[in-house]
Amino acid sequence: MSSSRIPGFYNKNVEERRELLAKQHKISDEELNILNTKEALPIGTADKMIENVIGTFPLPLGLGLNFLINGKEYVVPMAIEEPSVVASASYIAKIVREAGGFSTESTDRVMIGQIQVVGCSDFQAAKEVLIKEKKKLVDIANAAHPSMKARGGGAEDIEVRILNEEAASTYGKMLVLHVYINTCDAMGANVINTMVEALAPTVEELTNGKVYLRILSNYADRCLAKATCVIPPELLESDGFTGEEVRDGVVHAYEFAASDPYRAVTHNKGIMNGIDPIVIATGNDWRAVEAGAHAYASRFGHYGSMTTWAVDDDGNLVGELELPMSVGTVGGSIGVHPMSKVAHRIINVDSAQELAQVVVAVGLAQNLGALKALVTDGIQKGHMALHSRSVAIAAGATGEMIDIIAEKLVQEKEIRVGKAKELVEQYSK
Ligand SMILES: CC(C)(COP(=O)([O-])OP(=O)([O-])OC[C@H]1O[C@@H](n2cnc3c(N)ncnc32)[C@H](O)[C@@H]1OP(=O)([O-])[O-])[C@@H](O)C(=O)NCCC(=O)NCCSC(=O)C[C@@](C)(O)CC(=O)[O-]
Ligand SMILES: NC(=O)C1=CN([C@@H]2O[C@H](COP(=O)(O)OP(=O)(O)OC[C@H]3O[C@@H](n4cnc5c(N)ncnc54)[C@H](OP(=O)(O)O)[C@@H]3O)[C@@H](O)[C@H]2O)C=CC1
Repeated sequence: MSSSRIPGFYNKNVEERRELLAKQHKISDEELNILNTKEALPIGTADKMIENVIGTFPLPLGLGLNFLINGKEYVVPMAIEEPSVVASASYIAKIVREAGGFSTESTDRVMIGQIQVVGCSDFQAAKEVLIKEKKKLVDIANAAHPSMKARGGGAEDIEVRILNEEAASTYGKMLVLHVYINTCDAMGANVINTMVEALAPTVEELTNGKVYLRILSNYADRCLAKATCVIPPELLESDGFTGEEVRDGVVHAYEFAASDPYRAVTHNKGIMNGIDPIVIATGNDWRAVEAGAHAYASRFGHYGSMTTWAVDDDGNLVGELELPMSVGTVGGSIGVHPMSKVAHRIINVDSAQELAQVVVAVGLAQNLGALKALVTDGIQKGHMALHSRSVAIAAGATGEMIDIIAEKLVQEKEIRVGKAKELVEQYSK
């Protein structure tokens, strides 16, 4: 197993980084070629993926390094436009690996299909009949996509809920049938939708109601992944701050996010900074993951922090992140987009469950990266120093000028486009 710890990786140029990746992680020349934007997504493939195609929209693909999860090394492909995210994830992963790495676990990959039934004359009776016919319903669902059951998954169970039974208007009253479906290594949206559509006529017959919606729920609260880390305070020490100060600051920051939705949204945005880039790079549906994650952050009746941070009896900082994680290693655009195929080679997971666990570990690292910066130097120092290169480009700098101007902006502590434009003018004379 190659180490994901590659000190100074960021000081190399793009070619050298690719060579290192190829050598250490057995990436072929053909796969390396795909990392060139021209090969990344051929226009012919793009034209078959979505509608009204006029081009492709590349994003930078970086590598999150240093990740040790359940004793296994991971190099994490991250597609993102925002500076400092990849650096920060790698920074915290470096600290956590010294503490033994992240521990992760996940539930079975059980997703939910929903069938909405309205207009029943007796909703209770309709509920009872559906529960009684559970086996028949599960069998019909599996008959609509038999191969999923054959590989060990498929429809497993049902649940019936009645919503707004006391509603004055007929529009509010409904019965909702949940079908629990193990989608194995796929996210499973299409599989689930096929199953619930196949079930609808039987459900109408059994309930004497009318079925409207038949669709998966993106609130995948039976498809969870959890990451934890335990960090001794001495590993958190930072210029001018003791490890204990940083640790306590992180816990205070968590308590703030747990108590205030205005802070929680920003806190959670920082977590999604780590999650979305992997979900995107691996060809998964990031809108589905985002929607599920934010809903899960509201499960206690108010919108709160996705992570928890606490101090254990030995004085260690203990972090935890659990989220619905409906990612797949097959299906959707995963086998279609050449870049996502390379991303899967790099991340090197054997199953969707393993991928989900890596994703939440990176989310946890990203949260700590932001909080550590916020409770010490403030976010601007590290983030803006790296953002300075984008500012220089936005001001018109090209080639070697980009780094020279970025460095000058940092030195003069004025990282803004107006200042960068002045510098570009000076250097262009
Ligand atoms: C940026 C750092 C990591 C610098 O932090 P530093 O202390 O200057 O880093 P360092 O030079 O000591 O390096 C430590 C390690 O960081 C990594 N590293 C360091 N520099 C690089 C680089 N250029 N490229 C790639 N990796 C880098 C690398 O792994 C390195 O180890 P090495 O390999 O050298 O042994 C730190 O300041 C940091 O983590 N800042 C937080 C950045 C952040 O959170 N960005 C997110 C954007 S802000 C936002 O959107 C969310 C937010 C903040 O609002 C969420 C919230 O409010 O909760
Ligand atoms: N609300 C939402 O989130 C919605 C999302 N979508 C989109 O649906 C797509 C995802 O749907 P999904 O059903 O996952 O993709 P696919 O329709 O591509 O289905 C994946 C297929 O992969 C095959 N497969 C091969 N090996 C495995 C394995 N080990 N485990 C599981 N399946 C395997 C299965 O086919 P077989 O059994 O025949 O071999 C399975 O049906 C995404 O693009 C998403 O954006 C669509 C509608 C709504």
